[in-house]
Amino acid sequence: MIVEPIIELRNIGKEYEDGFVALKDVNLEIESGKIYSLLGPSGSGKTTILQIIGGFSKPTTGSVLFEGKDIRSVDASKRQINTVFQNYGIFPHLDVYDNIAFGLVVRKLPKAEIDAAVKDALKMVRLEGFSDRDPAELSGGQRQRVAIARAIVTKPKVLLLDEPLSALDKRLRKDMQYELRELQKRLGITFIFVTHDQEEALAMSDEIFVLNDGQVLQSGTPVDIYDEPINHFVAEFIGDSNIVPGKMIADYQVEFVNRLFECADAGMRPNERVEVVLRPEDLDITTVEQGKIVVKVETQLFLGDHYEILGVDVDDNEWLIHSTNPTEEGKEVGLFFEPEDIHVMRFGESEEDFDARLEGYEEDDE
Ligand SMILES: Nc1ncnc2c1ncn2[C@@H]1O[C@H](COP(=O)(O)OP(=O)(O)OP(=O)(O)O)[C@@H](O)[C@H]1O
Repeated sequence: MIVEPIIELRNIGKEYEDGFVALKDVNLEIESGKIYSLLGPSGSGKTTILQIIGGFSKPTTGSVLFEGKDIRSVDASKRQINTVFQNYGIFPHLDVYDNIAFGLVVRKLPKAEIDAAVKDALKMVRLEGFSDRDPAELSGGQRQRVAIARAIVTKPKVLLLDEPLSALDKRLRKDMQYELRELQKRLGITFIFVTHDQEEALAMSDEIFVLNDGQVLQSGTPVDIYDEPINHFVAEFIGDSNIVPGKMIADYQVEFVNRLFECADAGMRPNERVEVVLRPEDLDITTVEQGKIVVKVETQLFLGDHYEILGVDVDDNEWLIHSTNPTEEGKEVGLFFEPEDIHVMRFGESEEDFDARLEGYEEDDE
């Protein structure tokens, strides 16, 4: 079944007045009813994309489609898209009720209708009983919920959230991640949120767009992006990783650290230079004899639920290992991993070519 996207950005470019190019040929499709995140380092263009979708900034090139229609000339207030801003934008002189009712009062809706909608929104964000509070009397998490209630009260089809959890402490952030996911499911509307926190993007999203330098480098489910990063930047930005240079000898055979390994990757030129990724949690510590790579343990940190171990091989490559069992600093140990734990990346491969190649050899398997 082909699902029509609710929002589509086609070939979006954005050049600011001072000549700075913030977005270069951004293409993305958003389906109805899912949570998406725009993930990337500071300055990568996340907020610019959100502003273009929300109608607060015009793209220099390309088109913005909402349910198939170009909305570039539609005013922000007329779009069925609302934004929860980073600073929440709550009016300090209005109580919770009036803050949430604001958008409906402006639209001059009947009082009874406003009342019902505000009560409904308060219930959705679990703030029943908070109507009369002043914003100053709310915690950070409650203030954020007021901002969300105000954004959903007009029943938009899409909610844009700019770093919605960045002002909260770590504990509350985790709670709110669960809450936001639940809320999105209850409402059934599309959420697009901006974050530079990769853990948050992995935990919350149905799909992630990874951005760098005004471009979408990769899009996909959290699992796809974690397991199959397209390039060095994505592999490093999402999760911890060991990345070493290698050579693809033939399909399913890769050479790195001067040894030949069986792997699960194919579709490259023989002897092509590649980069090899091994995630720290996929490396098991074993004896020197049984290890595929031998390292000397340099440091070991206990992080509560695992040990973070740094080992160095004979060629001076550093290997980060996550292990539930401790080892000893200074000791030589073996590292064991399975062929499918190895992920091979080509230099400069486009997302289309990467997807096509992956599909090619996944079909081979069947
Ligand atoms: N009005 C403007 N004029 C010129 N350059 C701008 C303007 N607004 C943003 N930029 C630049 O565009 C780039 C992208 O900015 P944007 O705010 O979209 O990034 P971001 O990924 O959201 O970053 P952050 O995580 O720091 O908020 C940045 O280099 C920024 O300095």
